[in-house]
Amino acid sequence: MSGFNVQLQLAGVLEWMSQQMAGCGGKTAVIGISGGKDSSTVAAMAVAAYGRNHVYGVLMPDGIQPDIDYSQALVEHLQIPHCTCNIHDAVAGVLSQLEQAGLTPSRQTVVNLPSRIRMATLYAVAQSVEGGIVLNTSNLSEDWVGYCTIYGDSAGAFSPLGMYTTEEVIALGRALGLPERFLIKPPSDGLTGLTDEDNLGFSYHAVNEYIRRGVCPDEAVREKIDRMHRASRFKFQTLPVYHNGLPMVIEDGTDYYK
Ligand SMILES: Nc1ncnc2c1ncn2[C@@H]1O[C@H](COP(=O)(O)OP(=O)(O)OC[C@H]2O[C@@H]([n+]3cccc(C(=O)O)c3)[C@H](O)[C@@H]2O)[C@@H](O)[C@H]1O
Ligand SMILES: Nc1ncnc2c1ncn2[C@@H]1O[C@H](COP(=O)(O)OP(=O)(O)OP(=O)(O)O)[C@@H](O)[C@H]1O
Repeated sequence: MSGFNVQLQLAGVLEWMSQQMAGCGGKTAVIGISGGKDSSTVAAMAVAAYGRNHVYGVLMPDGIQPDIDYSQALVEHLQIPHCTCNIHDAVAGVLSQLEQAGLTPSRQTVVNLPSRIRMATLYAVAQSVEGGIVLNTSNLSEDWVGYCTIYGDSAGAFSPLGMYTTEEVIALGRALGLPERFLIKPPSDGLTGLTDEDNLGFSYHAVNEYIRRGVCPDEAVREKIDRMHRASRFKFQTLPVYHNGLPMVIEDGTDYYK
């Protein structure tokens, strides 16, 4: 991680977060708190940028979730206002309706639905607190290989960590004084018990070295990263809109579709 000046980056990103919040006209950063490094670091950054009374944490266990203790510990550590919304009934309700409609939910359905229910919940909370704005918690390493759910955890008003690798996120979290336990919790999909890295078949360190230094000694891993990167770019594009060549000209004469 040579060349990563954590204090410089932190100063820049906190300033940017303030500008983004002002641009949104918001007052309160709403963040889903899993107690892992990404949401913990975004929450700590939000406290530094806006003050703890302008940050609202949302704990969203899916039924009984043993590692929700981390989320509780994080909101207590940062002393931020928070609530718990258990998503189990919402997830089970959708799956049950699919089954009643004669559909068999695929593994993909079951893995991605909780993430989308969590995002719907975050927007519901944001509309129930003063000037609530949902912050995205994704990092560059996961986004690079598309390891996120479109319109689920990939959503939000702005993404403070979207250009930082997992290792850089940990450095930012440390610089903000977060206790180590929030930074080293191995990320997992919460479904199979496997870690992200087990599921992906390569380490985030390998992705980080590839992104930052262009180095990936294992050719099979490089090809897999490239393949996943290419296949997931649709998750980061704005919605294509059919416009049939019609101009959209507003006041200054600019055609906004060009
Ligand atoms: N080219 C294209 N253009 C537009 N849309 C396209 C598309 N290809 C697929 N799609 C649509 O997108 C869907 C697939 O995308 P999506 O629903 O996101 O799902 P998908 O990419 O299949 O899966 C997301 C992966 O990320 C993992 N994940 C999710 C959430 C959080 C984390 C984490 O650790 O942080 C990891 C999860 O375990 C899973 O392996 C398809 O079902 C299809 O509807
Ligand atoms: N149980 C939960 N309660 C609240 N928010 C959650 C929960 N699980 C996931 N989230 C939200 O969804 C985001 C993506 O969750 P995921 O489980 O994929 O973890 P991750 O990408 O490793 O992030 P983190 O490092 O924050 O755990 C989290 O950063 C958090 O904002």
